[in-house]
Amino acid sequence: MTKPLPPLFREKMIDLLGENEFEQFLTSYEDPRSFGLRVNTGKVDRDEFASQSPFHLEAVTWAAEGFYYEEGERPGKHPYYHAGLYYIQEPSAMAPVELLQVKPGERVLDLCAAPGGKSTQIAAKLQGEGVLVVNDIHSDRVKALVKNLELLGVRNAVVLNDKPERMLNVFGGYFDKILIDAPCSGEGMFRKEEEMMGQWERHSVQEFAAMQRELLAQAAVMLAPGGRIVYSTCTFSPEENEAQIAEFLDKHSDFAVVPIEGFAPGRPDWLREPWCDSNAYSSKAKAAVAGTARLWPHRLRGEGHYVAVLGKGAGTGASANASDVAADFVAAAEKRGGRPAPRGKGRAVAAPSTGVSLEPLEAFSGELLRSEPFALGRLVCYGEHAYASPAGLPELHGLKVVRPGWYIGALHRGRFEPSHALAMGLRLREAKRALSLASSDERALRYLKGETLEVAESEILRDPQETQAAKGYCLVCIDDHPVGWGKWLDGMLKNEYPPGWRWT
Ligand SMILES: C[S@@+](CC[C@H](N)C(=O)[O-])C[C@H]1O[C@@H](n2cnc3c(N)ncnc32)[C@H](O)[C@@H]1O
Repeated sequence: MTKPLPPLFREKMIDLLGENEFEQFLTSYEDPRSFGLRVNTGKVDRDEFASQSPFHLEAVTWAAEGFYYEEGERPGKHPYYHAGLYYIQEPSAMAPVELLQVKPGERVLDLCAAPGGKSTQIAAKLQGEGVLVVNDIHSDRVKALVKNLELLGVRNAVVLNDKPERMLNVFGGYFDKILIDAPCSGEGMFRKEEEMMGQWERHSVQEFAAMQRELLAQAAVMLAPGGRIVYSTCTFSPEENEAQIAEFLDKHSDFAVVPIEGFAPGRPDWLREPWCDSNAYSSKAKAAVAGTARLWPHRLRGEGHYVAVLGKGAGTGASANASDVAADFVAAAEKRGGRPAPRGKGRAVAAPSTGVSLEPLEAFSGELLRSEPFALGRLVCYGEHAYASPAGLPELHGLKVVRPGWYIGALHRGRFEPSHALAMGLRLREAKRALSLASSDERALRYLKGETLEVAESEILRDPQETQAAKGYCLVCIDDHPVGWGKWLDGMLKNEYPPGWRWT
């Protein structure tokens, strides 16, 4: 690290850890950082990838699909990155989703999702089944979220860009699992991103604590009985960690901490002055936070994280039920001058368009696809854009919807233009017309750079059952993994790889 730690942060950590452990903690800032990637098991088998990987991989013990790679290797500069076979992710950041224990078919919310590291991890766990709703309040960050979901070929995600309080009436009691990867003071990121230190000085821990308190209460409203919330931060301060959980438990008697094993425990003893008000929490809640977890950079190979798992009992506890709490939020929003849209009313940002003929899409699908992979969801059109919305999704009236599902393509003047997201979400076996280039073929890189390629007709893979021409759209793959579209005609492949995605 080139910069010194902020003096106030240093003093606080000495007070919390004590001189001896603080020395070990401080030494970790001189250690080399760990580099991680997570295999996208939505596209490729973990062991198959590990055995054929061009990188030197070592398993991350707490994440089934996580690996360390070596410093100097550049997984972001490989065709497999463009095929969405993995996501580059700091190893300790892989823990929260593991602890969420997502199963295929569940309804999952990632409330603070951008840029999508954990959303794509959840998506891989869902294996295309169930509903994934991802949200982030900052529209500029949502762009990266959408891109990462597309890159990793996620088919069942709905992307929102809204205030969580506006989601409560639509999603009250809807989700089986909710991840709150909360905005925080980022103390655990000082080694990885030194500029976070400057931000720490500007933003107060208390400011983040207030946001986190709201997010936890809002998530509680949207969770189904028997469901699970995972709350995580990448900071050390007890105000943003144990204090949030203890306060939440005292206000929500139908929730309990599900103890986490395998990491250092949460610190009930840090719920004290001068950081926290030691009288503010019940002794039961204080004791419970020992079951939460702290990932320390001096105790494992990763940066700093905090994780708590909260289970919602199916019982009729003394705490307010979902609709009572939702009503509280409506009242609070009214006081602040805003009101969440009532269920089933209000204006959708883009209303599903009527009267758009789906014929060109059906023709494309008949010509190019072996089955209709999007037929499982509900095909909806917003303007000229067609999406496959996951089945079982409530009406999203009044919410700021960025993607109501998997973006299939545009219906434009009687023609259908397939989206890049469609190509990335398909498998080679689902396409009736494709080109699969070996990663060692120099044309693979030229395709990713946006160049037109010379491709012989015999290289276009076609359905042996069909007598279909080679001419037209084909799914371009690298080592059999889709990377985009091309249009073949007379020995040339016109490149449809989007400019913003190109290899530079
Ligand atoms: C720690 S980051 C999330 C990182 C992400 N989970 C990942 O793994 O890539 C926290 C995010 O919360 C978002 N955020 C801040 N306040 C929010 C709020 N009130 N509601 C929803 N998102 C919020 C920020 O824009 C930021 O993207």
